[in-house]
Amino acid sequence: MMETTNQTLNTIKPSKFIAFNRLFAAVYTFAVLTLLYYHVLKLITNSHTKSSIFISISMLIADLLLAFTWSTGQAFRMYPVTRKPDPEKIIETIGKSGFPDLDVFICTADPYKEHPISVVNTALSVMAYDYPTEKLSVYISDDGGSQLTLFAFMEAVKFGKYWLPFCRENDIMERCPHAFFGSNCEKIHQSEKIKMMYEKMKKRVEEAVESRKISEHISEKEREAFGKWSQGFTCEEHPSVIEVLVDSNRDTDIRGVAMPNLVYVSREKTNTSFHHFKAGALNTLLRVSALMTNAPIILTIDCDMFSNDPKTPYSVLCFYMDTLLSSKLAYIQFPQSFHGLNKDDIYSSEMKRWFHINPKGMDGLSGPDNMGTCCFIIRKALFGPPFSILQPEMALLSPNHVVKNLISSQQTLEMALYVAGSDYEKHKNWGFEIGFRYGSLVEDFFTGYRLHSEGWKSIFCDPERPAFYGEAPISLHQAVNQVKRWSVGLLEVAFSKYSPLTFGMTNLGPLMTHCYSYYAFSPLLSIPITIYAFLPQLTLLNQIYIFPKVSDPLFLLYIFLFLGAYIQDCLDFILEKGTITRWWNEQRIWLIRGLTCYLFGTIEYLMKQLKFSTVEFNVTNKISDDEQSKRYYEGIFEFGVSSPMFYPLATTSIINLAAFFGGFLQIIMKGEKYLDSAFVQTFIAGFGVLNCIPIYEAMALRTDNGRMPIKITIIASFLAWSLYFVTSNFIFKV
Ligand SMILES: O=c1ccn([C@@H]2O[C@H](COP(=O)(O)OP(=O)(O)O[C@H]3O[C@H](CO)[C@@H](O)[C@H](O)[C@H]3O)[C@@H](O)[C@H]2O)c(=O)[nH]1
Ligand SMILES: [Mn+2]
Repeated sequence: MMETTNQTLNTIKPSKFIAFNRLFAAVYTFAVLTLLYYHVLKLITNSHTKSSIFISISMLIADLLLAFTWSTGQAFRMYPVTRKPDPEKIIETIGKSGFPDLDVFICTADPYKEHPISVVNTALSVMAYDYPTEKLSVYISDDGGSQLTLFAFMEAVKFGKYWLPFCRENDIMERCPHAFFGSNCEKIHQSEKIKMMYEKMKKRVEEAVESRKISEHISEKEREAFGKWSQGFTCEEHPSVIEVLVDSNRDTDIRGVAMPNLVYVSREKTNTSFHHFKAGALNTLLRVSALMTNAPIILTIDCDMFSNDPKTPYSVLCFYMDTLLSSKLAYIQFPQSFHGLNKDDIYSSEMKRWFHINPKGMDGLSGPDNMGTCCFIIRKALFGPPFSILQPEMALLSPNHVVKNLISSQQTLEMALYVAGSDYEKHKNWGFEIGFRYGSLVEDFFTGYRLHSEGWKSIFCDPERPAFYGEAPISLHQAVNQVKRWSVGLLEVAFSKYSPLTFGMTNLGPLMTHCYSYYAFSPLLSIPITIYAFLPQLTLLNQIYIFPKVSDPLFLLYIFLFLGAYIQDCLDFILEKGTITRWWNEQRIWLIRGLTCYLFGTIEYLMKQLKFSTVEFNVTNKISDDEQSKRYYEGIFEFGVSSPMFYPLATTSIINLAAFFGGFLQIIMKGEKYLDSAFVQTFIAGFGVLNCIPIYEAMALRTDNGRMPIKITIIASFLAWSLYFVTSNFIFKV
């Protein structure tokens, strides 16, 4: 395939599988249509009893939704590309003096779920970027409004004065202290000394968090800053706090080199105004940074990630400086990569399809969706469409404004406090036409989608050495809780006035509409997965056969559809450096999500629509105990807590087991004729059983704290039995 080069700063290479993908999609579409035709025919001609109508309609709905997901998912396969920047060239082309300013936004929201020492590590890793320090600024948004976080940063600055020159002089790759000291670092000059300093800082921060009190040994100036935490200051209600911890015009490291700016921002919170979670926090930073530095490029990074390559901004500039791309370029997205996953990645936290495979598919169209973190956004893209930039209410906040005041001047600080006020956005465009968009718990996805709809493009950059690393949830409960929040957020987009099916269709090309629909409606997969997890099994137990016989030619259609989708999925995974075991775990987690977070996310979304409840951004807990970590590294599933989400999972595992053995026994007893009619259902139940092995272990074989709570096992057994009883006596008998 031909490679095209733009100013040699970057290359783009289409995938070798494009022709194959398209051909396969055409064949598979034909097969899907045949299946749907068969369902409709069966419903019209063969469904005479109430129970057969119920079964036929359920299967039709299930297969329609699967077909929808499959067909929208094909858009990612139509033109996948891989881009490669040439970071060395950027220095030759513009030199470091030509580098634009770079602002970094780091969000944190809760010092007890997001340990301040980790947030500090994130910040230090980017402050140590190989970038002209006077052009680099780091802004911390603390939605937890916590003294502990501010204290941690004060400590970090002192350590940073040693850490930054140490990294620079030794050309360290791992500039996140925690990652560096955890690696093989002894050979480097002075690393022992620096390590001791780091440990000391860490200890001070950890002691503060543990005792929920900051150390007595602080300077007068520091004490003054903490004075803002007066009586009545809570994380839900407090005035804005903004502290310029490092001003690069003033502060230097131990070698006398300027340090990057570091600004702590905790926006005002009141009970009377809605703060829009992370999107609101980012918009506050957007305004505060506009007053202080107003860099044209912004890196958004969550506090659970850190930089793994100090030269990442060079790659970004290879796209930003490319004149063929720059006029419509809204953001450059790097994948979220995770360290510390267990060998087989049991919860498929890697999210290979969402974070690595699909973005390449979108990159060949208008560009990847926004993942909220590891993303370099071009500031002006947040201010209206590419060729008609919207001016915000104050010229000072415009992306074109040139900053003249010093960042720690009184005037700047007063203005910054004002724009960080909780009422500031009232009757203004923020979150609607300007900035990160409100209205969805997945503000990243929604913002990216809106930018694409306005005509902006984005780029996916997935270098060999991951640019960022992050932490992934290490218990099943955390993992599904996170995706539950995403599910609510996605449905908020799917059924809003910005639905991809309506708004998207008119503003994006058909393929991009497919991609966004694939994500936005993905929680609805809970419907087919739930149907397939219960209906074939319950009917089998009642000796009702709902699939074609093995001797029927339609059986081959089922085989083709099942194997076709599964093998293609597996191939995608392997080609993206996956292993078979990890792929198997990914398909299992896909099924688990269908019965847990997709299902509960959909219910939660409906509850919110019906005004029975409101939805919250539940920050993922990033702290786990040692025992839990140990089990995780041994590859053992962690249940432990009695989450309502585990009920469907436990119930279906029991039903599948019963159905599989029921079917199997009957095949043995009744022989070939039975095999002919019951094979598909017995196979599905067997497939379910295979996927449920960790659940059986957790219910029956384990005694550790991570096992399935006994209460859930008992209630699920009862539920399974009731389902069988009700279906056999009432539903399938009519
Ligand atoms: O009111 C809030 C809630 C969250 N956050 C921050 O948002 C980030 C993401 O929260 P986390 O609990 O880690 O959620 P994840 O599900 O891991 O995050 C993914 O999903 C989010 C949308 O749901 C995106 O914003 C993230 O970028 C993306 O990594 C963290 O830095 C939080 O501190 C805030 O600043 N304010
Ligand atoms: Mn996170």
